[in-house]
Amino acid sequence: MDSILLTEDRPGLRQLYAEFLRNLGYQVIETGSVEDAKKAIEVTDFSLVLTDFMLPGANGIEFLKYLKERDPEFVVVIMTAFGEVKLAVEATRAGAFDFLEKPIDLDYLKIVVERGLEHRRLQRKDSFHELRAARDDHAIIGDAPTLRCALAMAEKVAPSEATCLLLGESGVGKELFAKFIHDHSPRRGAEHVSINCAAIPGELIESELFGHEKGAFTGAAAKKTGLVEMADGGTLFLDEIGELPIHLQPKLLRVIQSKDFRRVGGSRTLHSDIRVVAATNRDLKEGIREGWFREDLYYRLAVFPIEIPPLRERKSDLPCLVDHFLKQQNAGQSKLDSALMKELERYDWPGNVRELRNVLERALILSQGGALQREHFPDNMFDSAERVGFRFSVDLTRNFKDNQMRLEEELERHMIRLLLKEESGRRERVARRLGVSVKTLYNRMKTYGLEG
Ligand SMILES: Nc1ncnc2c1ncn2[C@@H]1O[C@H](COP(=O)(O)OP(=O)(O)OP(=O)(O)O)[C@@H](O)[C@H]1O
Repeated sequence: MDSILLTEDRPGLRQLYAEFLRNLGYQVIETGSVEDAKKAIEVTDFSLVLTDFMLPGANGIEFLKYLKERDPEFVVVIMTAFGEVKLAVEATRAGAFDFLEKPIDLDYLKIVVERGLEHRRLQRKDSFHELRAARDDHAIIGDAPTLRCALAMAEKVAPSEATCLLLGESGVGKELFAKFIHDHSPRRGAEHVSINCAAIPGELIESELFGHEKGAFTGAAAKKTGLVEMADGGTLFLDEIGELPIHLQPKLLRVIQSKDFRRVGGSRTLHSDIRVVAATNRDLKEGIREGWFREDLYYRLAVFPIEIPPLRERKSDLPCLVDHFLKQQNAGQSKLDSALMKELERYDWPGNVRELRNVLERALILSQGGALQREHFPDNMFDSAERVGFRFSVDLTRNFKDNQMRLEEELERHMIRLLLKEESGRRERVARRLGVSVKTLYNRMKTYGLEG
């Protein structure tokens, strides 16, 4: 619910506006002076400030400047006495969103408040545009019964408020499912915000999620709105939830349960109405036993688990997925001949649908618009390399040092691929076997194109 701070020193008028706004469904905090208003913003996060110009303690412009310095995103509407046009111009210059002339027409007040709140939402959206899903095609392709079953579950749970946990190997489409759930929920008009807990260093994740106040730590030069706040009214998708540091898990549980949270370095309790969808390819129950995942959070997240099957268990979906990705790359006319398709079906796809998409993208580049051939796909997909060893694409007779590097990289890449396959994509197990952290593994996978 949006909360509005109303500052007006005349009690009768204040009450009239407050009642009117409450009847429209807003939460309204009333104050009669700038001093009280300043106290109120210490404890509540307002979506809009509606303030009289002539106030005891300070005038409206001074108050407006104070608010804007504190947070440039404050949406402030100033009420002026009839005929104070000059003041209105000054107020607009100082960053007021709009002004209202007294006596205030309540219908007009309603419109200005609605516009102000919409402006705030758009403003926030803009500053987070890079976080919005880059894809515009969210279709979930596939007819395999196991995939259809997962999709039917997602369809059932989407309209509810239930927290869901998407389970499956890397690249099976967990993020796509999360978007599907959001798009089929009553929250679809608001933001779907994603965060990959494995991709952000542990020390930054708290401020990424919950935001921070100015000066909360060295380098926090300005206030930062966190993803939890940004997803207000919408869905927060937490990918690789198993990587969320244990000390942050109670904070996440709190925001799921009571919708309350605090910014890093902040003393105010803020409120954000989010629905959480989480995903993991780690065994969270094992996490509970081993002490890296909290049991209470697990049970809260696993209210509705959905298992998305790996591609190797639904190879019947390969032709339609190939078709889909070729069309997506504007290469709808390119087709794979049946022999090549059979070869693709023999492969195990440890990186799942993501690997398929990447391999096709690469093949299209190499084929330069011509027919797709076997030679356009990575060698190791077709030979028995996975079982009996692998070939190096390095000429060892030239530039020894350079080649030594490449050899090491090839070895490492191959090792990661094999282990991912052996461990059915469970990264924490692969990381453990390699003796590196999951984050390091994740970075290497990215470097070697094993991750989209
Ligand atoms: N059934 C599907 N139909 C169409 N595209 C798909 C399908 N499944 C996955 N994809 C595509 O494959 C890529 C990887 O999917 P996604 O990011 O959803 O996987 P993920 O399970 O979340 O992976 P990770 O655990 O590594 O984050 C994306 O480009 C996604 O659009």
